[in-house]
Order: sequence, then structure tokens, then C-alpha cells
Amino acid sequence: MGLLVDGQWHDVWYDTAASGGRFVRKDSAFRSFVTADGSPGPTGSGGFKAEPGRYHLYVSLACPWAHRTLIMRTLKGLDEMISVSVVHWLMREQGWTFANGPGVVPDGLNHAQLLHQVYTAADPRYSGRVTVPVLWDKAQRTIVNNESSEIIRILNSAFDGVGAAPGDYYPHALRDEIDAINARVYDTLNNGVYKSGFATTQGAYEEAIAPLFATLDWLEDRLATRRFLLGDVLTEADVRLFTTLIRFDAVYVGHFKCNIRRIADYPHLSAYTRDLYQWPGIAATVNFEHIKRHYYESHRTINPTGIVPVGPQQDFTAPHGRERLVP
Ligand SMILES: N[C@@H](CCC(=O)N[C@@H](CS)C(=O)NCC(=O)O)C(=O)O
Repeated sequence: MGLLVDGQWHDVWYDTAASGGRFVRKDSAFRSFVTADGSPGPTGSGGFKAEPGRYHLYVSLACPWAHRTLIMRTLKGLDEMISVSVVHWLMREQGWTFANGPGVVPDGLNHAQLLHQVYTAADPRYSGRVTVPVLWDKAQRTIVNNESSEIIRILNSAFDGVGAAPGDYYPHALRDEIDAINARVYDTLNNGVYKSGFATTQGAYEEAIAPLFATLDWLEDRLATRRFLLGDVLTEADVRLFTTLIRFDAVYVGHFKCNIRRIADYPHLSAYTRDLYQWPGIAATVNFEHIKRHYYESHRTINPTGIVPVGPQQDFTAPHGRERLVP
């Protein structure tokens, strides 16, 4: 794990000393948008027109943020239009790499061995973290965006005029409610598991755990009467929640110490997780070998032996029974 300073790689772990042992996530750096006509989006610069074959995603199958973008790519039928490279699950001294391994898809575009070489290909003086996902533009040979919440919005609508599958996962009428749910789920759960797992003081850990389980309890209630977070339609809020839930019992309960309850202990949340897993296209985006091996083998400050637990036994293909919730 490390970061780039002025284009040079430095191998350093997260610095929690200045924040009382708390893990504080940095904002992503590349914030432009692909749009139907190439006009600028809400942030960044213009010039990124939606065209089949022009864009590429760099992802990790372990990473919940990158996982969002893979699911949205599938839901929108963009698999042929947007190519993908997959990094190796192990993230150590050199950060993400393209070392050989099952499920790794090498970088056929920039021929990078290390993900930080993709960042310096875009900006030779880049300073900051080297994270997945990355949306790359083959035409301008640069990074368009490396913020998953924005990449999924791009995939949701920018390619609609050039052959994307129908479906709007951020519909106008539901935006306020989606934004409100996203805000709570992001802070306490998507990022909450990291705040818990990367905390280096007892206080910082406990500060993350209480709101995390309060949110899971709240979601359990909400999903008792609704098939999806917003009712009977699948939205980006579900995609964003799912990538944390699917990792929870396998990784966050043990490795990140989020162990008051498991998702398996919540009847509605666990059935909801199976429902989404069984949604067309989604199971193929889930890779437990990358997920488990990434966390347990990479974070040696948390798990010095690198031993990967064998369990838990889970069956996401079991019936979920949630069709009955649709009016
Ligand atoms: N805000 C970013 C976060 C992405 C992120 O933190 N990805 C992790 C993997 S799960 C990563 O690449 N970490 C490497 C690092 O922090 O050095 C997003 O949502 O796209």
C-alpha cells in the first residue's frame, strides 16, 4: 500500500496519527464525466463523448467501490462497449499490480505492470492515492474519473444514445430519496466498515461500530416491506449497498471486527442480498477468492500472518422469496 508524490511511488500505510486513530478517506482526484455529446459534466472538463469502444475500466474484483461499476456496466449492457482490466487481489508494497493469477486481466492498453503506472500515464506529476476503479479514455489517453459514485452515474445514462440497455437506476422522481439513503449508507456502512477496520484506537473503532449496526438495523426494517430500498424498482442505492453486504460476513465481520451481528442474522437483509446476487448478470461480478484473499493477505498490519479463514459457509443461490413484496 502506498501513494504517488509528484509522480514517484512511496510505500506507506494510512496515516491515522493526525486524526486520533481514525481512518479518513481522501477525495478522488479525476472528476470529469463522459456525456452523450462530450459537453462537460458537473465537474472536471469536457471532451469525453460517449462512444462504443472508447472507454476502459480498471477494477479490482475485491474492491466494493470498483464492484459498483462492474455491476452497472452489466445492468446497462455495456460489456461489449466498455473493456475491463482486473488487478491482482494482493495489494502490498507496490499497490495494485497486474501479476498473473486466476481472474486477473492484464492491462492490454497501457501495458502497465502496476496500477500506479496508469495514473502517471495520465498525469506524470500525479500526487495522491492510486485507487480502483479508474475510467480510462483510449482516445485522449487519460483518466476521465476515478470516483465510483460518479462512474456509475456515467454508465447509467451517458451511453443511452449509442446502444446501452434500457433502464434508469437514478430516476429523477426518486433522486432526493436515493441521495438521502446513499448518504447514510456511505458514511456508516460502505465507508463505516473501513472506519472500523482501519481504526488504530479503541475509541475510533467503537465510534464507527455503533452507527454501522444502527444502519443495518434500520435497513432490516426498511427491507421488511420493500423488495428494494426504494420499493419495487432496483436503483443505484441497491447496487451501492449490495457490494458491502456481499462482503460483510466473509470479510468485515472478522477482518474488520464488525461482529455484533452477521448479515446472516438479519432475515430481510440476507434474503435481499441473495435477491440481488441472483439478479441477471450480478453473480458473475462476484469473486470470493479475490475478495477474501485481498483483505486478509494485503492488510498485514491487521492480519500479520496473512492467513485467510476457510469459512463462512454461504449459499447466495438459495431461494430468497422476495418476489412476494412486489405489489
Ligand atoms: N472514493 C473512491 C474509493 C476507491 C478506493 O478506495 N478503492 C480502494 C480499493 S477497495 C483502493 O484502491 N485503495 C488503494 C489505496 O487506498 O491506496 C471510489 O469510490 O471510487
